[in-house]
Amino acid sequence: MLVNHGFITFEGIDGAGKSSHIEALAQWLRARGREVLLTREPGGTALAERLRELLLHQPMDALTESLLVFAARRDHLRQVIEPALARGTTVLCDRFTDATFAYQGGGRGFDGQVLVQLESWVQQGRQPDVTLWFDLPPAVAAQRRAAARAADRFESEDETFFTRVREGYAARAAAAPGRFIRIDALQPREAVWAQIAQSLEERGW
Ligand SMILES: Nc1ncnc2c1ncn2[C@@H]1O[C@H](COP(=O)(O)OP(=O)(O)O)[C@@H](O)[C@H]1O
Ligand SMILES: Cc1cn([C@H]2C[C@H](O)[C@@H](COP(=O)(O)OP(=O)(O)O)O2)c(=O)[nH]c1=O
Repeated sequence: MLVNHGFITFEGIDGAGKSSHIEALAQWLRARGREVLLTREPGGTALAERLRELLLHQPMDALTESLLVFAARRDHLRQVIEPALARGTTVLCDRFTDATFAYQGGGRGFDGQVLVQLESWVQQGRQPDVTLWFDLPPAVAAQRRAAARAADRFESEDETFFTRVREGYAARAAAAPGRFIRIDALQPREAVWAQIAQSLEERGW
């Protein structure tokens, strides 16, 4: 049997359908006897949730955005993610560093080399074991969002922004093909879930 560590991240442009599947995956893993922790970024600690509020609502430049998401991530890793992984708990995180490369790097056009430096300082080598990338065209995601909720500072961006974010995810996926699972998020919900479960089963989860 394959031995898996336990850090799974969910990624994709806003409205791709991540949030609709995180709880289902938690239940599926618990039914297989795992302890599971659900968390999110930016967020997951009291400090990081305060930084999230600023990030989602306060105007700022791309460097400030990048510093704040990594500050939130540092606190989250030290207080929540690393201790949980050390106890053998599986951590499901709604977004992680691929979002920074996609949104700040791709969307905002911020310097990827600086992001690589910040990633290395903050994470000390920690990477997700599996990343589920919910991929679909930005126009479809925008329709889903419009039907579902009011837009925050990122969700108010136009289609060209989300096209760059999507390209940012595609570049990260191409650079780490063993870690990424591309989910075809255009499919109906049941088919999306079936693809998630099948992909993880194939990898021995
Ligand atoms: N496969 C799907 N087909 C159609 N609509 C979907 C699908 N998955 C999710 N949705 C709907 O799209 C909207 C955005 O989904 P959500 O899970 O909040 O996306 P995200 O967390 O990626 O931003 C919600 O209204 C959700 O019910
Ligand atoms: C983690 C992270 C998120 N973000 C953005 C992407 C999202 O638009 C926003 C919040 O993510 P998310 O929790 O997915 O939003 P929602 O609760 O509305 O589904 O933060 C970044 O720009 N950089 C990052 O590093």
